Amino acid sequence: MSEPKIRIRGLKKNFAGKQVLDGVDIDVPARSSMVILGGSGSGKSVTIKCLLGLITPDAGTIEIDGRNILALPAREREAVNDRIGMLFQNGALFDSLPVWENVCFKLLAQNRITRAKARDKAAEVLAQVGLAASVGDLSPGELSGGMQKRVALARAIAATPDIILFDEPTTGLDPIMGAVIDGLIRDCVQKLGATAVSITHDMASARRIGDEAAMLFKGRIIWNGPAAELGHTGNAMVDQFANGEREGPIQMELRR
Ligand SMILES: Nc1ncnc2c1ncn2[C@@H]1O[C@H](COP(=O)(O)OP(=O)(O)OP(=O)(O)O)[C@@H](O)[C@H]1O
Repeated sequence: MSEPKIRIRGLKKNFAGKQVLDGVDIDVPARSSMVILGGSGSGKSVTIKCLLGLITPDAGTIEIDGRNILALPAREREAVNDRIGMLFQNGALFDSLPVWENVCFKLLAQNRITRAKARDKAAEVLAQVGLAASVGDLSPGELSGGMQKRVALARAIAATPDIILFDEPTTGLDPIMGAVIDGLIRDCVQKLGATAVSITHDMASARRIGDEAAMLFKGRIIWNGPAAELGHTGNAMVDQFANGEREGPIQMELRR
């Protein structure tokens, strides 16, 4: 088998005595889409933040193309990060900037494009996510939630990253817009040849976006397999979670 694009081994992170990640292992093949599932607070975002370098794990390795990025000098690590796009949960657009500057933010900040060319570039990327060039002149506050997600997606792909991370890409969207965003995520993998890692609570979306899925529970990956099998994997915990059943091996810790 060829080397995975991303190989995570033994990732651990403890916050104030709480072992959030307790030896996470994940392989993401190149040009494929992996969905990470897990209950609230199970460490999905922490895992993604470790990939982005926003959180430093206590132990473990994260290899991208065979190199452990946790051991790289800062400058090389930055170069790796330049190849990673991120779609944040709330979009995280800059309200003070027009959409075109948001879309080309990274390219402008790194002087990889002139301001004069950035408008055309933004129009080109906006078209990829189904938005008209005129949207580029609006401010993010003037857009609907679905349009903001598309703009955030355009920003994530503008610098043609090798890896794109999606944090709850369809949360807060109506089901049809959610399906549109899922389709755009699939396009990123198929047309741009990117490797995608997504976090989602939306099982329909997980099946659509993912080639594979992995489930985090108590700091470890307890199952990894085809996303299409979610709900009938044969793993009682994964199936309970995917089918949203109250009864099952996963007990909700509720204070009564
Ligand atoms: N910077 C931090 N400092 C302290 N604790 C943190 C920090 N980041 C995350 N945590 C804790 O780590 C745990 C996992 O958080 P994380 O955000 O990864 O959960 P999640 O699986 O993404 O949950 P959700 O689905 O609700 O977004 C939580 O208990 C959270 O409070």
